[in-house]
Amino acid sequence: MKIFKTEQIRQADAYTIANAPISSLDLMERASNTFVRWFCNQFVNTRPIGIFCGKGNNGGDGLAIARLLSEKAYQVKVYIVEHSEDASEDFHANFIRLENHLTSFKIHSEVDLPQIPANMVIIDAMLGSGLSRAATGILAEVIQKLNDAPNKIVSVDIASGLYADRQNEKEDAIIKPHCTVSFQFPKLAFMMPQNAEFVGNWFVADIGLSENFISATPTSYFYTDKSEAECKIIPRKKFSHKGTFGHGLILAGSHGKMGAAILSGRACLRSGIGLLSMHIPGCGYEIMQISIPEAMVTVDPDHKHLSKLPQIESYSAIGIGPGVGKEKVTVQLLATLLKQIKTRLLIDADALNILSENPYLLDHLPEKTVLTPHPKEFQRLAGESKNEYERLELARDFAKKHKVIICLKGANTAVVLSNGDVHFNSTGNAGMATGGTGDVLTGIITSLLAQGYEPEDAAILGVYQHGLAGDKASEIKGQSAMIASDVIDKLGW
Ligand SMILES: NC(=O)C1=CN([C@@H]2O[C@H](COP(=O)(O)OP(=O)(O)OC[C@H]3O[C@@H](n4cnc5c(N)ncnc54)[C@H](OP(=O)(O)O)[C@@H]3O)[C@@H](O)[C@H]2O)[C@@H](O)CC1
Ligand SMILES: [K+]
Repeated sequence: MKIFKTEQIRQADAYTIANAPISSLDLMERASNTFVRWFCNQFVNTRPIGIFCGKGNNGGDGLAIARLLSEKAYQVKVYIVEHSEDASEDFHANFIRLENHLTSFKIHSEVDLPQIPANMVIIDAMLGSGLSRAATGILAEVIQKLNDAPNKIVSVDIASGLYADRQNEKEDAIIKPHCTVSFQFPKLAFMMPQNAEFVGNWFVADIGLSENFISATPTSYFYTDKSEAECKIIPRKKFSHKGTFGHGLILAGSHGKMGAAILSGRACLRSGIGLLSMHIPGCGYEIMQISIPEAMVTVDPDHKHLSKLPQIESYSAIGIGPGVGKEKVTVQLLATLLKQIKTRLLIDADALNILSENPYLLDHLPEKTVLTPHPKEFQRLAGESKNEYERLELARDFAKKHKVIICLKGANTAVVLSNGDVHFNSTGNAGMATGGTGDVLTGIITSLLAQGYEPEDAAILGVYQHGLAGDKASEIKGQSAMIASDVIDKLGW
C-alpha cells in the first residue's frame, strides 16, 4: 500500500473530485459514511458520543458523522471549537445540514468546556491533515482536557495536532487517541514509533479516491500488508528437489554465543532453504550438530571465534553476524569475505559493528547487501539523528550512497531499498523485543536470498514473515512469555 504525503493526498482528493466525478461535499459524505460504518461495528448506540469539531474539513467530517450517527439513534453531542472566524465551505454546508438534527455547542474559551460523562466516546475531528502549525489557545486547552479524561477517543483521519508527515515539537498539544480511522492511506506519522501514543490502533477506511491517480503517482513510502507480502512468495513447484532452493552459508557464533548461531540456523531452515551450512568456531561443533542435525557444519581453526573464511564459491547466499563478536581475526574474516564474495550477502549484529568500527569496509560492500541493524547498531553505522524522521532520511541516504538494503528494526521495521524507497512492515509486536529475534530474522532473510529471491523482496518478505510468526507466537504464549524460539516454531507460509 502506498503512503502519500499530505500534499499528494490533497492532489488525490482534487483529482477524484475533478474526474470521478464527485463533488467535494459528496466525498466528505462518503468518507463520513465509511467512518460511521466502522464506528458502529465498534461501539453500541447506548453509549453517548461527544464529537469535537474544528472548522476545516476535518471538522466538516465531524459534523457529517454527527448527523449520520444520530440517524442511527446514537445520542450525539457536537462541540465546535472556535479556533477561527472562518470555516471551510464543506464545514459550512454540513453545519446547515446538521441544524435540522442537532444543536451544537460552541467552545470559545475554557469556560465553555463541557463536563464529559465517564461512558462518553469522544470523536476527535478538530484538526486533520490540514494542520499547518502547532495547536495553541483554545484548541490546545480542549486537547489537554480530552487527554486528561479517561474516555475512549477515536480520531478522524489523524489525531488533532499531529503532523501527518513531519516532526512535532515535544511540547505540542496533540490528541492521544485509542484509535485512528485514516482515510484511504496510512500517514507517514503512523510509522514512527515515537508517535505511538498519538495514533493508537489505526485503521484505513477506503473512501474511493481515484485508483488512476493512486497508481500513477510515485511515492517513496509503502506499507507492506498481507496482500502485498503474499504476492512476493514464489510458489514451490511440484517437481522441486533440495537443489532448487539454494544452499546458504551462515557464519555465526563465538564462545558463549552459540545460541545466536543456532537461532539463525533454525530460522533459515524453517524458511524454505534447500541446504544450509554453518561456519562456526571450534567450541560450537557438538552444540551445533546436536541442535541442528539438518545443517552441515564447517569448523573454524580458532576454538572461540571466527577467524578463517571457508570456501564460499558454492553458496547461493551468505549471512554473517549473529554472535560473532568483534575480535581482530573476525574483522579480518569479514574483510576477506567482502573481497571474495560473488553472491548475495546479509550482514547483521556484530558484523555490523565491525563495519562501524572499520568504515573503509563500507566501500567493499557488494551491491544490494542486506543490512539488518537495530537502532543502536544503525546509529553506530550512520551517526546520530534527532528524531525518527531524521533517522529515516539518514537511512535513505546511507542506502543510496552504499547501494545497500537496510532493514531498520523496530516497531514497523523500515526496509530501506538502495533507491531510497522505504517499505514499512505491518506485522510484529512488542513481545519480539527480546534476545535472539534479530538472529531469527538473519536466518529468514538468508534463506530467501539463497532461494533466489531478489534482495529487495527477500528483505521485505523476510521482515513480514518474521513479524507474522511473532504475532502467531504471541497469540499462544502471550507477549511477555514468548522467546525467539517460539517465533521460529511459528514460521511457515
Ligand atoms: N483525504 C481526502 O481526500 C479527504 C479528506 N477529508 C478531510 O479533510 C481533512 C483535511 O481538511 P483541511 O485541509 O480543511 O484541514 P483541517 O485539518 O480540517 O483544517 C485545518 C484548518 O484549520 C486551520 N489550521 C491549521 N492548523 C491550525 C492550528 N494549529 N490552529 C488553528 N487553525 C489551524 C487551517 O487553516 P490555515 O490557518 O492553515 O490557513 C484550516 O482552515 C482531512 O483530515 C479529512 O478529515 C474528507 O473530508 C474528504 C476526503
Ligand atoms: K482529527
